[in-house]
Amino acid sequence: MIVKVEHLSHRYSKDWAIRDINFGINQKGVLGLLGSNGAGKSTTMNILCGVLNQTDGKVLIDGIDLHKAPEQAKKLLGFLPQHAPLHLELTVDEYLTYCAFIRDIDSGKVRTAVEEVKIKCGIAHFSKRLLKNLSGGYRQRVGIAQAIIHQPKLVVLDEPTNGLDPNQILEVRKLIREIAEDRAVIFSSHILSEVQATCKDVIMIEGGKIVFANTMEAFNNYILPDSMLVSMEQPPSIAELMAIPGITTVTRLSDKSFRMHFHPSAALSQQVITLSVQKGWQLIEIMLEKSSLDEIFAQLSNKNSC
Ligand SMILES: Nc1ncnc2c1ncn2[C@@H]1O[C@H](COP(=O)(O)OP(=O)(O)OP(=O)(O)O)[C@@H](O)[C@H]1O
Repeated sequence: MIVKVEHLSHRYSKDWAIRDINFGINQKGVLGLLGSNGAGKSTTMNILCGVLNQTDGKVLIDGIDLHKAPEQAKKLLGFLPQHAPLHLELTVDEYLTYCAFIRDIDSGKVRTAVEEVKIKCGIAHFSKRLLKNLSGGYRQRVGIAQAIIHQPKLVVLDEPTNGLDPNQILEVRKLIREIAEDRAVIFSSHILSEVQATCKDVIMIEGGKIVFANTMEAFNNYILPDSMLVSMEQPPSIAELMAIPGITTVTRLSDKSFRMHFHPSAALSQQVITLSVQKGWQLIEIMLEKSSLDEIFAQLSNKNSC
């Protein structure tokens, strides 16, 4: 693990913004921090980057306590805040050279570091371009370049694709996956599809607490369809529908239509279609439903407060 977060809590004034957060970050790969507005993502990330001092708990980066040895720990991380700290009147070369000096790179190695990071981030052809004349997607690439110019072991990205157009989003996602091949990347988002597209692992935070922490695969299994809308010309009784193994509840919506909840691991739609043919229910329509992100947050929050 490159990062260990232990019993992290923070309150700005009276109320706790985050409470007893615990997680680890693997040496490589992308970890998504998913949560709705006000969930505590920025508070967690700001503490993780040493921008904010926590009220309680600790952050260890490669075993170094961020609170006790901030300079040493911060050398190991790069940060792209939600609003990239770009100086728009500088060229790409001037800006990255400035960042390299701020990051304490030996003066003899600055030029190489700038050239390498430009190639990595696909911005070498814009070396002499003023930042203010770059598109949003390329500005974001420069933002990522400044976060990795000193080759940190951990990169923290706050909503890195926010405000980009669909093509730029795809390109920035690809770049994030590439830079995570040899280091750890954590990024926050309130958009489920964003995290699903980019991350191997996911942490969901709600009301300042972690409500889910596992692989993206486990999360996707968690949100498999768990109900279906079924309309039939000759429907059976509710008791007969309830007798189908795997069905947990049946709600009548009209004479001919029902919502049937089932255990997500049971692939029931095919079974309902087959039974309908065998028993002459005359199926008109069948539609699978997935929980919305809000429902997932609510389910997970309840589950964890029990
Ligand atoms: N500077 C501050 N002073 C007081 N309360 C704050 C401050 N910053 C955040 N909070 C509160 O702490 C809680 C967590 O906020 P935080 O910004 O960490 O959430 P978030 O998940 O990043 O949300 P968003 O996506 O809207 O930025 C919220 O209730 C918020 O109102």
